[in-house]
Parts: sequence; structure tokens; C-alpha cells
Amino acid sequence: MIAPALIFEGRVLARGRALVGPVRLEVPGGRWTCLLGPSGIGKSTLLHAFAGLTDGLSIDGTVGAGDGRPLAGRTALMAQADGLLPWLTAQENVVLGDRLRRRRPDAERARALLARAGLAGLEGRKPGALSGGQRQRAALARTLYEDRPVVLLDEPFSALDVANRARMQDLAARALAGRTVLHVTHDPAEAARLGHAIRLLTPQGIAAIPPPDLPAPRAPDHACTLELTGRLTRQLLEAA
Ligand SMILES: Nc1ncnc2c1ncn2[C@@H]1O[C@H](COP(=O)(O)OP(=O)(O)OP(=O)(O)O)[C@@H](O)[C@H]1O
Repeated sequence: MIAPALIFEGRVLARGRALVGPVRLEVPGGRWTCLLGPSGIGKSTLLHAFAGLTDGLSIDGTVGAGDGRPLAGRTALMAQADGLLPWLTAQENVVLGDRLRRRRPDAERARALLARAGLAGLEGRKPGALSGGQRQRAALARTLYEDRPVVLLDEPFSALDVANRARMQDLAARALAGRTVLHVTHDPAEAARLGHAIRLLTPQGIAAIPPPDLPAPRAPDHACTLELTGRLTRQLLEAA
């Protein structure tokens, strides 16, 4: 599986007004990149641009893969809202992509992913009977089930308690090793744990923040992780 780099250069416009940019964002292939920045700066809009979700928007510039091939069919997006269909069970939601593509779902793989997401025994529940954190974990299982080389994550762990958050971060880091991951997060500690690369989007443009020379996922209480968390927090406060 080739995990391409991602490149966005230019602006995203809504009715002629720039929502993002001009900016150049390069996301290295086969690595996990965290994108931080103040609320409303355009992080989700950039993620959606890579996913091809630009209804009502126009792109003045280029968005695509470093290998020059189309991104369509190579990306999985986990959006901020869980997007689970309320009339389907957790299990049916995980395999929804296969259903839509008229492919035979792999029920065993879906069940195993739900179990790894801590949802064993809840496969038959509909989203309305799951907690917010359980729904978010089902949405993560669905994203991993898609098995794409490019994975776009928008605040994927935001509804989770500390222990589940660390577990799901570890699960995603393992499952997505070698893929191109672009992960939008508000949490500097999460970026310090997970990022092979870290980018900060501010009105001044994009800054690259070098992560520590430690393999990810890093221990949340490692001195390097804590030091980087502090540095990122300071930069976010200064950007606000
Ligand atoms: N379809 C749209 N039409 C018009 N404006 C939009 C549209 N989508 C987003 N915006 C605006 O574009 C800007 C960027 O929004 P976006 O959701 O990308 O920000 P964000 O950095 O992800 O914010 P947050 O951290 O709060 O999720 C915001 O000002 C938002 O109001």
C-alpha cells in the first residue's frame, strides 16, 4: 500500500471570501501529522478539501497527493460529528462503506475492530443506545475498517475519558502505522504523543514544530512529551 504525501497550496473560498489561506500545507507520506490551531482558522476545511468534500466551496490553488494520482478512493475521513446512521447497529455502521460499495462486509474484522475499540458486546446496539464516547469509538472502528492509505481524523478522541483516550490513541497509532494520517486536534498533549510531524495553523500561516526524537506514540508523562505539550500550549496561547 503506497501512502502518498498530501499537498494543499492556495485558498479555500466560500462565495469569493477566503475561509483558509493563502497557505501551503505539506503532509509527509506514511507518517502521522497533527494539525493544531485556533478555532475557526480552517483546520476542518483543509481536511475536507483532502477528502474531496468541498460542496459550496471553491479551491483557488491545488489540493492532492504528492504522487500526482487522484486522492478519490484512497482516503478515509473521520469527521467531527460521528456520522453514525441512527437506524443501523454499531456493527452495521462499521461495515457501511462496504454496503454502499455493494461489497460483502467482513463481519469478523468489524467485530474484532469493535472489540479493540472496547465495544465487545455492544455490536448490536444502535447509536442512540451508546454514550458519546462509545459512539466516537464506533466511528473510529468504522474509519479503521475502511483500510485506506490516507486517513483524515477530525478531533477523533475528543469525547473520550483520559484512559480511553490513551487506549484509542495507541490503537489508532498501531493500526495506522505506515499510512498517511492528518489529524486535526485541539489538544497539545495529544499532538505531543502522536505526531511524527506537527503543524500549527495561525493567521500568519503554517509553522512546523519539530517533535522529540522519540518513537510515537510517546508516553504521556515522558519529560519530552510534557515539554512539547508546554511549548505547543504557549504557541497556541500566543496565536489566539
Ligand atoms: N461551508 C461553509 N460556508 C461558509 N463558511 C464556512 C463553511 N465551512 C466553514 N466555514 C467557516 O470557515 C472557517 C473555518 O472553519 P473550520 O471548521 O475549517 O475551522 P476549524 O479550524 O476546524 O475550527 P474548529 O477548531 O472550531 O473546529 C470558519 O470561520 C467557519 O465559520
